[in-house]
Amino acid sequence: MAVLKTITSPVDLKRLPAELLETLAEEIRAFLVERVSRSGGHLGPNLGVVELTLAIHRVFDSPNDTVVFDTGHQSYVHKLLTGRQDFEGLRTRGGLSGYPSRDESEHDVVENSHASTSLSWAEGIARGYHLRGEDRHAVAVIGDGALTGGMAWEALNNIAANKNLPLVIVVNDNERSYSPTIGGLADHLAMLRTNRQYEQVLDWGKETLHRTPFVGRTAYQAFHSMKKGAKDFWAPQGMFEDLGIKYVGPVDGHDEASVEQALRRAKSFGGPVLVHVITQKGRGYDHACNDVADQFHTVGKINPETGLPLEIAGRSWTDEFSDEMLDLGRERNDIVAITAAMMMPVGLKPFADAYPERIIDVGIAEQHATTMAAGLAFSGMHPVLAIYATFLNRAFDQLLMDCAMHKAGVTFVLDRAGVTGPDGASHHGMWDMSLVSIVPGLRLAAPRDGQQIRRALREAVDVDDGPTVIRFPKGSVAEPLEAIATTDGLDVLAGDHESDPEVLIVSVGSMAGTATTVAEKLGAEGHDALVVDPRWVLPVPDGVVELARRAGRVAVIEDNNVAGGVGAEVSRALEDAGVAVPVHRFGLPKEFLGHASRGQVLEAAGLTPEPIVERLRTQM
Ligand SMILES: Cc1ncc(C[n+]2csc(CCOP(=O)(O)OP(=O)(O)O)c2C)c(N)n1
Ligand SMILES: CC(=O)[C@@H](O)[C@H](O)COP(=O)(O)O
Ligand SMILES: [Mg+2]
Repeated sequence: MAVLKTITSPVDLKRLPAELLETLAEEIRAFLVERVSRSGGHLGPNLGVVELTLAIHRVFDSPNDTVVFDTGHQSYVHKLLTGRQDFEGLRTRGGLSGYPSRDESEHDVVENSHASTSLSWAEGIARGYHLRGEDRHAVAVIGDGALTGGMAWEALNNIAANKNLPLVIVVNDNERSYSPTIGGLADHLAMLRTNRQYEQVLDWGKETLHRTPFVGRTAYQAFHSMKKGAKDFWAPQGMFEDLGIKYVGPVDGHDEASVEQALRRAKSFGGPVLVHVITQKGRGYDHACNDVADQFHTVGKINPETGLPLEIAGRSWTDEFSDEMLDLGRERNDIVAITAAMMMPVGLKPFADAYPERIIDVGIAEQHATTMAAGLAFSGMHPVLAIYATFLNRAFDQLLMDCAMHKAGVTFVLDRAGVTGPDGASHHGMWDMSLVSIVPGLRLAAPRDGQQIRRALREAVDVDDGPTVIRFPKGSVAEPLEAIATTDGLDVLAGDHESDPEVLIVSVGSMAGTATTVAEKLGAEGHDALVVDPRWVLPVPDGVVELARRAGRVAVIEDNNVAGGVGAEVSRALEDAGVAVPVHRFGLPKEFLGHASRGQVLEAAGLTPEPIVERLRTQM
């Protein structure tokens, strides 16, 4: 790593002789494989942007120029070049974030890991620089996957109308999101890519004619004017130019000099330019390139020699959903599955293999997915839209106004709900129950184990007069937790529901283990606790209100934002019913919670048995 060690900032990189860039790229790839194999992370995406990131930091002057990475998972190389080469604690508490972080560096601006936002960020930044008369560029690096997101097209529409924006859009086209990127855009990018041969023919023509004395120049002028005409004839101009945005490319994204040349052309253009860069996800590491599933989009800890995982994960919450979805697909041909470019991570691959005509991958387009699902429901199908909980945020209006207001029988399956951990603040699925709690007619289930996922999914797809939501966390599924009784449709997990409890504990989803442990600890101190799991937690079941009437106090334990979550809804329901008992809400704080392990985040939030018991003890 002799060369990499000399790079402490983009200034060092600019000073580096061009002949050392290839060595530097090799060292960066070796570093990424060695370090990310140990920590886990986005290995494939970062291996694909080595030369691209080198070129960006040699052409532009960060932080005077602003570089924005879309989704941000491909910013490891950027971090290496901007003074952060200690990757030991990557994505762990106290270590580097796996995304850009303003706390880490002045070179980082957008920390948000939600895709398709970079062009909007960059346009705003560029407009500001232009209005302030500052000679600064905004550079957005957006993947072909992120480019399928609606926000990106809203931004392109605006950018195209602003001819003097100091803005360079770099499309990092590796033909993949996780799986191959879908849709008309992907086809269009493929058409542009095939032009590469076309461009190479023309470049040959230019060089040859330039070397031809006298007639060469005239011939070249004729050739060049033909090129424009021919290009339109042979290869229709890309839609970007038709939209009004200068298009440069396609460029070999692993030829650092070519990328630099293209970026310099774009920088000097004086208006918005889109540079189309062709890269390979996982470049330089065969195990990644050959990984059919997602080219090592995200890896856990792996053996760098073999590329094989070092940790074998147990059965996950996702597996429970995936298996039941497959069974349902067999039993009901009205069930349609929808994914937003995450077929495998959300567990829909088996369903897709079995029922290819009933799986829809919309790309990174959760808003479209949600309203399209309302359309599917209207046409007589029952759509099951599986996305990560945090990404539902983006489709809230579509959920509210297209699904709920039209009483559409759509089932949302929210994976990665609650605390995810290493992906940090914009990935924790801690907003969904606060958001959906205000949606009229919506029903939400929070299963406590695999059996409850299966049960809730079957119940959900039988609801055709409004949206249903099922949410569960990341990782290994909880051990089965059987109810010891049921009362008023509520599962009793601990205590005697026929007596009047000192404290009624309402357990939400995967917090069941914590809730029953709290009850045990309270019981050992002589406090009588009753633990119930409503299963369908929103709207708040009447049974909870009736039990609260007989309780001394109520505690609600949930892995959701405590603001607006189930606890808040229980408080509101008791108030509406005139039940005046104290309600103690245990949830995640209304904060952006940084990256750490799931256990560490829950502990820091006080969502473990001891602090809950402690707080209740002081109240009783
Ligand atoms: C709104 C949103 N939906 C889904 C995701 C999950 N996600 C993270 S990266 C990714 C694929 C991105 O593909 P691309 O933009 O082409 O970047 P690449 O990984 O190929 O470099 C997806 C779907 C996300 N981060 N944000
Ligand atoms: C960047 C992004 O949104 C995804 O790649 C995410 O990091 C994957 O998370 P999981 O590892 O939980 O599937
Ligand atoms: Mg891609």
